Amino acid sequence: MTTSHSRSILVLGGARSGKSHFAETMARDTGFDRVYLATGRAWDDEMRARIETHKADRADGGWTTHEEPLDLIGALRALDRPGRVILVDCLTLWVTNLMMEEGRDVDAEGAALAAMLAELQATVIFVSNEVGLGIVPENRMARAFRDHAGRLHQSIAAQVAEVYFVAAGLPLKMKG
Ligand SMILES: Nc1nc2c(ncn2[C@@H]2O[C@H](COP(=O)(O)OP(=O)(O)OP(=O)(O)O)[C@@H](O)[C@H]2O)c(=O)[nH]1
Repeated sequence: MTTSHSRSILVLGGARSGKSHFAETMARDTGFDRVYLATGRAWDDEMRARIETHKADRADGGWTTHEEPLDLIGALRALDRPGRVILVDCLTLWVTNLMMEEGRDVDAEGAALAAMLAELQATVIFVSNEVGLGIVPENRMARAFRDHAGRLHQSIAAQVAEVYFVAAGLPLKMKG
């Protein structure tokens, strides 16, 4: 039996799986006030260009954009209100950003994020990369990243009302 403690949603998928598009469509279909909460950082020109394209794509869609690479919990608290949908894109970039910081406990922050979801009045749609399906990486940091992401996904999945896995643009409902 599956349970949920919040109205939030988790959308998992690989790179270019169509997960962000699926999540954006779901957010639009709620009819709520829409906030896009980006965790990504423009670390090079290619990423900068990609972010600008995403911003342009959302420009006429009634989105408000916020950017927060580290304090995701604080940002969700600040943006929370009824009648609002907050699309968080994406959890794996948040994990990456936390790992790059000195002295952060990534698993503890992930558990805190999962634990606070039931307090929120907004609907939160989390997008995240399923990175655990390939061979075990040789690189130690890549293995740690994969482990943090996998644990975070389990914690969030346990709390949210719905979970989807998107592959080749097709969503598979896993919970809810
Ligand atoms: N800082 C910032 N980042 C953004 C913004 N819009 C999008 N992004 C980032 O761009 C990332 C998505 O980039 P892509 O690599 O194109 O998407 P993808 O996740 O590989 O592909 P899909 O599976 O199709 O979603 C998200 O994780 C966001 O963090 C923005 O306005 N500001």
